[in-house]
Amino acid sequence: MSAQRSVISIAVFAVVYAAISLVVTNSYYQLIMTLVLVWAVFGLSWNLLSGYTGLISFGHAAFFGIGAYTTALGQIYFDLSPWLLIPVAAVFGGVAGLLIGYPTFRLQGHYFALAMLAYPLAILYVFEWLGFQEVTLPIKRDNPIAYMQFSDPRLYTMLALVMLIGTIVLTRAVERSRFGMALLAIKQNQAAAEAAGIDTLRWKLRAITLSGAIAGALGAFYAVVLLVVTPQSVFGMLVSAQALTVAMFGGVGTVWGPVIGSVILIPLAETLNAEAGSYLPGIQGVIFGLAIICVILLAPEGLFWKVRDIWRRRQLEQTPSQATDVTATATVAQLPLPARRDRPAEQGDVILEVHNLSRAFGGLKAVQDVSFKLRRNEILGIIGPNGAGKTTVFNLLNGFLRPDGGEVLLEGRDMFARKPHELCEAGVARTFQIMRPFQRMSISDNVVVGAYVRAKSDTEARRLAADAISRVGLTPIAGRIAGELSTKELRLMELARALAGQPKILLLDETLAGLGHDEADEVVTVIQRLARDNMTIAIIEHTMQAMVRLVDNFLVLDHGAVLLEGKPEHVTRDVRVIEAYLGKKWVAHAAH
Ligand SMILES: Nc1ncnc2c1ncn2[C@@H]1O[C@H](COP(=O)(O)OP(=O)(O)OP(=O)(O)O)[C@@H](O)[C@H]1O
Repeated sequence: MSAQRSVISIAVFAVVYAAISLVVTNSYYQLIMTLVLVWAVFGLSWNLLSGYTGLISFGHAAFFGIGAYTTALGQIYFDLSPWLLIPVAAVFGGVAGLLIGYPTFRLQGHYFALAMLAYPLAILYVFEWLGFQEVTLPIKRDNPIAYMQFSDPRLYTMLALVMLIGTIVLTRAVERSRFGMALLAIKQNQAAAEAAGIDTLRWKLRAITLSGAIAGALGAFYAVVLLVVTPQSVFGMLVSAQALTVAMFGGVGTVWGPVIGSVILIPLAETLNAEAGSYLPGIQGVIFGLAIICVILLAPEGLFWKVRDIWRRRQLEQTPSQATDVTATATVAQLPLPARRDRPAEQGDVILEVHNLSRAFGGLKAVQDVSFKLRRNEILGIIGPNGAGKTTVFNLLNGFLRPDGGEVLLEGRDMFARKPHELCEAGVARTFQIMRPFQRMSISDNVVVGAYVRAKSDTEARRLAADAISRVGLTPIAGRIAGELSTKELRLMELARALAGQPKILLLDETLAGLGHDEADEVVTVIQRLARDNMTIAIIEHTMQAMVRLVDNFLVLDHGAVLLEGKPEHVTRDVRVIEAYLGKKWVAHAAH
C-alpha cells in the first residue's frame, strides 16, 4: 500500500470512529468503544513481535500487567499522575521485553511460545503473594484532569484513539524500514535472513523491546480507564489470549489485522459477557476459542490476508493476458551463450584461502582436511557424489556450521568460525540448494533484505537491490510476489539477493537444480556475465555439461576429502573422478 493511501485509510478510520463514539451516550457502550481500541493496540504490540518475526508469544500479558501495576502503585504510593506514569510504564515494559527476550530467544517454535507463557503467570503469583490482589486507584476529585480521571468517558475513547493511531504510524514506519524488512525476513526464513547479513538476535531484541514498551504504556492506560487492577485481569491467560486472538483473527503481520480483529471480536465478546455472563460464565473465552477455530479452518493467516488473496486472484483472472505477458518478460536478455572464458583465472590474486577445513557429525567425518584457494574473478566448480560434503563446505564457509578445525582467510583476514551475518558483512554471500525465498514479499523486497548488509540508508538499499535485479534480468517483474514465481525466477531472485549485498565471493549451491535445459542455459548465461563483471564464484552443481562450460577449475570431493583439483579438461579425464563420480556414461558421452 502506498504511503498516501495508508495515511488516507488511517485518517478515514480515525474520523469515522471518533464520530461514532461522539454520538454514543450509553456509558457501557462507550467503555466498549474504548476497549476495542485498547485491545487493537495490544494486538498491534503483539503483532510487532510475533506477527512480524513469527515467534509466537503466549505471554504478552507480562508487559501489559507491568504497565497496569506501574500506574496503580505509582499513584497510590507516590501520588504520581498517569500522564507521567504511562511513559514510565512504557520504559518498564521495554526493559522487561529486553530481559525476557534475551534468554528466551535461544528457544525456537513451540518451546519459545511455552516459555513466554510462563512469565506472566510467574509474575501473577508474585503479585498475589505480595498482597496486591485488588488495587483500586484513588479518586482525585480536586484535580481530576491532572490524574486523567474524566467525567466524560468519550475522552478515554479519544485518548485510546490517539494511542492506536500512534501505534499504527509507528508500525507502518517499522514495516517500511530496514527494521521491518529484517523482521519479515526472520519470520519467513531465519537461516536465509542470517545468510543475507541480518543479525537476527539483535533485531528480535529490538522488536520485543518496542512491543513490550507499547504493551506497558497500554496496560498503564487500561488501569486508569478501569480504576481497578487485579493480577488476573492484567497478567491472566485471557489477557495474553486476547492479544493473540485479535491479531490472528484479523491478520498477522499487517497493521490492519489486529484492528479488524478487535473491532469484530471485542464488542461480540463483551456484549455476550454482559448479557449471558451470569449464567454462562467464561463466555468471553469461548468466543475467543471459537474465533481461533474459525480462523484455523477458514483463513489460517487471518481475515485480512484471506480477503487480499481473493482480491489478487480476481484481479489476475480479470487480466489473464497481462499476467502471461509479465511471465514472458521474465526471461534473461537473449544474449548468445558465451563460450567458456579463455581468461587465465590463476593470474588473479587469492581472495579466499581454506586450509584443512574439517567438520564431523558424531562419527561421520563430513568434511576432512579440505584445502583450496579461490582467486579473484574465478569460477570454481565443486563436484562429487551425493553426500561428499559439498554443501557442508558451504555451510562452514558462510557460518551456518562451526568448523571443528582448519583455517579460513578472506583477503588475508581470519574468518574462522564467524557467524553468518558477520561473514555476509565481510563479503561471503550464498544461495541455497533448497530455495529459501521470503514467500509473501515481492522480488524487490526479497532482494532489498540482502542489500541492507551494505547499504547505509533505505534509499541506498533500494538502489543496490534494483541494480542486482537488473543484473539477473528480473527488472520487468520486480513487483511480483515470490510465492507466485517459477523455479527459474526464484533461482534468479536468490542470485539477486546474494548480489545485492555486493559480496566479494558468491557461493552458489545447485543453482541449476530443477530447471529445464533452456532455463538452465539462461541461468548459466547470467552466472557467466557475473564472472565477466569481476565476481568470484564457487558453485556446486551436478549438471556436468553446464559445469564444464562454466568453470575455470574444479574441486572434486569424495567422502568429505579433496579427491582432485584442476582444470575441467584434466579433471573430467581423471580415472579416479570417473570412477567416483562421473561414471562410464560420461566417458561414452564425452567421446561423441
Ligand atoms: N547437520 C547434519 N547432521 C548430521 N549429518 C549431516 C548434517 N549435514 C550433513 N550431514 C551428513 O554429512 C555428509 C555430507 O553431506 P552434504 O550435504 O555436505 O553432502 P553433499 O555433497 O552436499 O551431497 P548432495 O550432493 O546430496 O547435496 C552426508 O553424509 C550427510 O548426511
